[in-house]
Amino acid sequence: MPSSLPSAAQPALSAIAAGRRTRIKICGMTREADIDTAVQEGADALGFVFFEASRRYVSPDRAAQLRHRIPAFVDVVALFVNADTALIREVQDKVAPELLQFHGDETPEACQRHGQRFLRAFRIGGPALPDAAAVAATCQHWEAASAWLFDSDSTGYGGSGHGFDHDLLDAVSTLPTTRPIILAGGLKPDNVSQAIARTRPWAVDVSSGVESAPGEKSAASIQAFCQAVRAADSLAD
Ligand SMILES: O=C(O)c1ccccc1NCC(=O)[C@H](O)[C@H](O)COP(=O)(O)O
Repeated sequence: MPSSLPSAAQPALSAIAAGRRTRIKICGMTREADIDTAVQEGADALGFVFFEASRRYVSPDRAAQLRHRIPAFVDVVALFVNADTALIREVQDKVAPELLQFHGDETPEACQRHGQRFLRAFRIGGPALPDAAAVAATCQHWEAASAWLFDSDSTGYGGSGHGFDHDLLDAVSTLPTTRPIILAGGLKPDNVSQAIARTRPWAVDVSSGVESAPGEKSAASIQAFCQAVRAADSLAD
């Protein structure tokens, strides 16, 4: 039974544990062709980065255009880094994301005031969250999140292409209340299978590892990544 699921959900989801399917989020989408490829290869969620310092930044208007390429049952994730309420409201109005993702230093109260389900990203392995105990202690304040996204700690907040020591997640599953785990940070087609085997996450999240250049996804890499995730799931059955 996946230990990264909330205890209330575990009995309901244990029935699919045997046919586990690791969800896939591909972040930093900026082009129509990349969206088409990700949807075709079975991505479950696509992320738009509304952080102007990112090389994958898209404006709310551009994201609204791109969103029309995304069919039902593929979630749109709007990613923010310490954004003001006006930007978040504009994105909600123009893009209508299914999920918000907070990747900065936002407080639980700040994340909950937008009336939507949200992903809390934790940047771990750096001075702020250096060890497994610190990670677990921090997570305890975030039961309101729909999932916990664990990423490497980077000066640019995210999308670094760098990984982190997955042992740092070991204490999370021992918490009295957990949330589904999304594993991010430096994942690629040639390392995602091992990462899934080690951490058994609810989902994996990737940006750099499927790119030919920042913001420009590689169709071949997206296909290889999704196939590697499926192969990892079949090995776990
Ligand atoms: O993708 C970015 O450019 C980015 C910039 C600032 C904050 C977060 C950002 N991305 C968030 C994501 O969810 C990425 O997919 C995650 O950090 C993993 O990125 P990568 O290591 O490149 O796969």
